[in-house]
Amino acid sequence: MLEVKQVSKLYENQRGVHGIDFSMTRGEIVGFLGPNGAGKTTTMRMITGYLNPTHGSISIDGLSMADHPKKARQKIGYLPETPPLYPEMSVRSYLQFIADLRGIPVKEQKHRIGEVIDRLGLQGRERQIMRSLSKGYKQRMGLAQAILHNPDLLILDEPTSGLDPKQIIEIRQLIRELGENHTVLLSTHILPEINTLCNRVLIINQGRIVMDGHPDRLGQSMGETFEVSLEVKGPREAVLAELRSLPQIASVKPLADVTAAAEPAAEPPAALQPPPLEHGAPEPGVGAGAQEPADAMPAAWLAKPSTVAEPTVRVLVSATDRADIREAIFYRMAELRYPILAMQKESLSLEDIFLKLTTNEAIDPEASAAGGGDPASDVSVPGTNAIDKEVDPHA
Ligand SMILES: Nc1ncnc2c1ncn2[C@@H]1O[C@H](COP(=O)(O)OP(=O)(O)OP(=O)(O)O)[C@@H](O)[C@H]1O
Repeated sequence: MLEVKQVSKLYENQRGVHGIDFSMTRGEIVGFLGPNGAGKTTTMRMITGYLNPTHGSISIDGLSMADHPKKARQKIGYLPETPPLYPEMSVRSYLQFIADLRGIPVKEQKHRIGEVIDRLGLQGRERQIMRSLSKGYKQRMGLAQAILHNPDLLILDEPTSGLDPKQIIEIRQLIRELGENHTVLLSTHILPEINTLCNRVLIINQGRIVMDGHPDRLGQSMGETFEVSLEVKGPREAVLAELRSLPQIASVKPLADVTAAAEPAAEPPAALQPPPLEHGAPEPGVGAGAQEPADAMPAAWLAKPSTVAEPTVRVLVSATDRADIREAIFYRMAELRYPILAMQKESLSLEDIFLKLTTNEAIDPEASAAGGGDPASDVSVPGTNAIDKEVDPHA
């Protein structure tokens, strides 16, 4: 759908972006994330044909933006950071104007405008002068002008910036719906927006793409290990020793102090008493029983609360080889009747990753690439490209 190949932009003597290289397939909603001045708007303006690259090429659905700008632009809808509205026009007359501008055949215009008005919830406001629209409705108008000619690709520059929380929710919902039949590239400063809307994120910093992948899998590509934080009720040293003895455990680090020993627990009601052990059966957690799989554990034991007052042990457990150790921990603690009160897989948040990638004074691509050592991951940490020295004649 979109191919951006080794695109650079040099403004006079100032670097805009360098060696931007990515593609998008139909149906993707891609978040474009970067700090101020990273190059998001520059990239988006080049994709939409408003700015010529100094180097590299852009094509939309196989159409080169340099060779066929008019046809290529027809395939794009663009919502700039500030929607291009004429405040004195009414909603309908503005859309009529855009329809003419976009070359929508006259006989189709009425139907198309009606569709867009419905889609963006503008019914009843057709005659309203745009100056009097709220910021959220102005943003809807911006989206309306972007989709009126039914483009395949939508480029949205900070579509929720400056909106109140209710408007943000509404515009996000609209973008989600538009994503059902459009390919969308949207820039944002709002990290949760990426998690709620996008199935892929591109992070740009200092004019270069420094990360490309699924929002949930970026941590892996940065060498993140598999870690689980745990709260277990049981004797501290025994819990630590048992966890350390499990396979594929790299480390078990006690977290903040354990809680003081609890008051002796009341005897459980008779209904929850463990069933009498059969003659010769091992005590729970003792001998061969401790090694047996979960289906060897009587269900009533698992349901029964501990009768022994024990402290709560809080630990951070790391796995070797990014193994998912949660089930092994669960079954072992259950066998020993050390109740797990909480178990949480720890991972780098998008915010952690963003800060790691964008707060360095200068990016060391080799170091980043070395961190991104997961060949199975669909996340990539692009390397650098030669910086163009040419000055753009179109700048
Ligand atoms: N017309 C211009 N002339 C000269 N330099 C420019 C021009 N437009 C942008 N730049 C520079 O190019 C770099 C990238 O700017 P750009 O606006 O693309 O970043 P951005 O990621 O969109 O930032 P923001 O989030 O603040 O909008 C910045 O260093 C900026 O100063």
